[in-house]
Amino acid sequence: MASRSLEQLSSVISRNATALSRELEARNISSPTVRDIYAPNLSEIDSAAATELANAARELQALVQSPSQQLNLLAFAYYDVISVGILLEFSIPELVPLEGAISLSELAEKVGLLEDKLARIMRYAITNFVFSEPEPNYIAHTPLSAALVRDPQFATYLRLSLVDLAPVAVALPQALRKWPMTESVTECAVNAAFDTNDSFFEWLSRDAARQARFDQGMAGFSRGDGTAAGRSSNVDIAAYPWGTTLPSDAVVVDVGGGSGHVSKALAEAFPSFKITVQDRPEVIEAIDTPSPSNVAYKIHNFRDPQPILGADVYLLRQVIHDWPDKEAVEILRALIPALKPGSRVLVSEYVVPDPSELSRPGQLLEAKMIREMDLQMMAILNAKERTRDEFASLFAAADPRLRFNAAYQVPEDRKVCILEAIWDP
Ligand SMILES: C[S@@+](CC[C@H](N)C(=O)[O-])C[C@H]1O[C@@H](n2cnc3c(N)ncnc32)[C@H](O)[C@@H]1O
Repeated sequence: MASRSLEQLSSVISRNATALSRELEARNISSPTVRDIYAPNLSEIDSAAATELANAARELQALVQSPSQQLNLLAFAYYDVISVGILLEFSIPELVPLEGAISLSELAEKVGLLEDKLARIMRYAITNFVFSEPEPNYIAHTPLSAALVRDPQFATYLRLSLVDLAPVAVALPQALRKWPMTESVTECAVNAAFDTNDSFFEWLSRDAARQARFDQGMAGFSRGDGTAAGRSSNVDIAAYPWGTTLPSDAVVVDVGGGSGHVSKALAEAFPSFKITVQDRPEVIEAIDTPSPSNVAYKIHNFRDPQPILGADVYLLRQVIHDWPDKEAVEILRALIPALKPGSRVLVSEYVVPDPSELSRPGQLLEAKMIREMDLQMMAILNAKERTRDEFASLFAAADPRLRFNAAYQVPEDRKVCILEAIWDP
């Protein structure tokens, strides 16, 4: 893990803050504060400097606070989660005007909560820069709270994580105690949290609103407009050489494609591709938004043999990470009867870098994000995020003729990796 001295950190901060200010000056943009809801995204102005600054600031905090101060902050971090979860549960971001401020009493009336409780929750969220109190008892937006209004799909993804899945994370110690040596998809934190024998996707579909939040949330997580912090589907389009590797009328199957948001982006970029999105009945039957004419939707359980024979591409995006190795290999194997020589299996996932790479100075927040996602997978399905070698082993275990060919990444978002295996009988 990174370890720099006070002097080293202060020089990193000073150097990068100066670079960022100069870039703002050059573009004639005034320097924003954490309250300015029309602030430019500093990561877009100078991504390298912004990343260095954020990592150094985090490390500086760890250096200057005592262990007990830091551990106390960690011990209550679930209120970071819960406070924003409550804001979303009660649609509070939409009730606060983007311009100006609203009194706590008026907000409490609109929300339907006791003013005293609402004020305490808001004031906690404010400590995380979510809303501000520009004058006593008045609430105004900050960039973080405004993002919850401006990007409703992203807010849906956050609500799923902060409200629906928060009890799952909290139940992980209990699940590990109950089932210490298991990789079963029905012996994980979801089962401990909700006392159910359902696996995660079965549990999701027991409640149509929760299922809808998941499907919209996956789309929100993948939005390409730069407001969400997830995995933009535009980057998937940019990362793989779709246009040069495949025929112009390529047949693409988006296996476990959810509500089809990635396929829609692919169909718009390549209008002569013929794309089919496959998913569970609960997902496919709920799709009610228009799609490009070259996208079709079909119910298919990806544990069953693949019914679309001889496609050019079978895309599995954020599917394999949901499953332990045994099930992941079975999902890949179910494709094999359909493959023609040269068919490509594209697995689009986070790829966990080597621990030595993640422990370099300046990588702390990226390491944290990947590790968070990894623990989330452990909690919901005893699944995991994998290294490149682990993906290669899955392809080999599915069938040695499924030859791992290459991994594609784009510099703009190192989190997106498309692993390509080619059927080479
Ligand atoms: C994490 S989501 C990924 C969705 C989409 N590919 C994306 O990248 O946003 C996993 C998807 O797998 C689907 N899924 C889970 N079990 C399935 C099954 N047995 N057959 C088909 N799809 C399944 C889920 O419904 C969900 O849409």
